[in-house]
Amino acid sequence: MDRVPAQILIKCTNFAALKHSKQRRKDREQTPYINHPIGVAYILTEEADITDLDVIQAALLHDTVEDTKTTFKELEETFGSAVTNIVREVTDDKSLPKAERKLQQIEHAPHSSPKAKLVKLADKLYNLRDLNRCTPNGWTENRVQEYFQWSANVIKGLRGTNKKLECELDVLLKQRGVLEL
Ligand SMILES: Nc1nc2c(ncn2[C@@H]2O[C@H](COP(=O)(O)OP(=O)(O)O)[C@@H](OP(=O)(O)OP(=O)(O)O)[C@H]2O)c(=O)[nH]1
Ligand SMILES: [Mn+2]
Repeated sequence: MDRVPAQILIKCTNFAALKHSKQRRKDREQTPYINHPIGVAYILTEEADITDLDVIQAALLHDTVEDTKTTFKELEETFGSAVTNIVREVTDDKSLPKAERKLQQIEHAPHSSPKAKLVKLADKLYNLRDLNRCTPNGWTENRVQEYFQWSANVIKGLRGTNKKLECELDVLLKQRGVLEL
């Protein structure tokens, strides 16, 4: 039987909520982690006017493999290959050292599909806004500034995808005096 968008999206939201249920954000209030994937999807629908269901599903699921025990096989079986391939594109290889992972994001960004670029742009926008809202536990001001600088270098490779998201990111980068290298 054909499923309507409301069913498809609630299935993703519920899956992500269960997978992230024990995780919290790194802020002082220990915000539930699920606020982040839902917020990334919300940026796409409310700010970027995205209606593509694969993109919205991928946004809801985008940190499940990277940050929980979820496997790509599980995503494939539950949500199909179109959604899974977007999540695959935005998932860091956690077996690599952190510096290498961060460098790979900069290198991979320009070669990503337009759908993956949308999720990546919204992810960065959410995280940069979150850094302005509250400094994560244990982060120095210098680490925050470095995250902005690194993000700018990733965003450079994502441009030409969505005007609204890129303008919102530009405002934040400008406030921090960050330039794209
Ligand atoms: N700003 C902010 N970020 C938080 C918070 N709690 C958790 N995060 C997550 O931390 C990641 C950024 O922290 P890092 O130390 O640079 O990366 P790491 O978790 O991969 O080691 C982001 O992961 P990500 O979404 O996978 O994105 P990214 O790794 O591509 O940046 C972000 O979602 C918080 O309170 N504020
Ligand atoms: Mn994320």
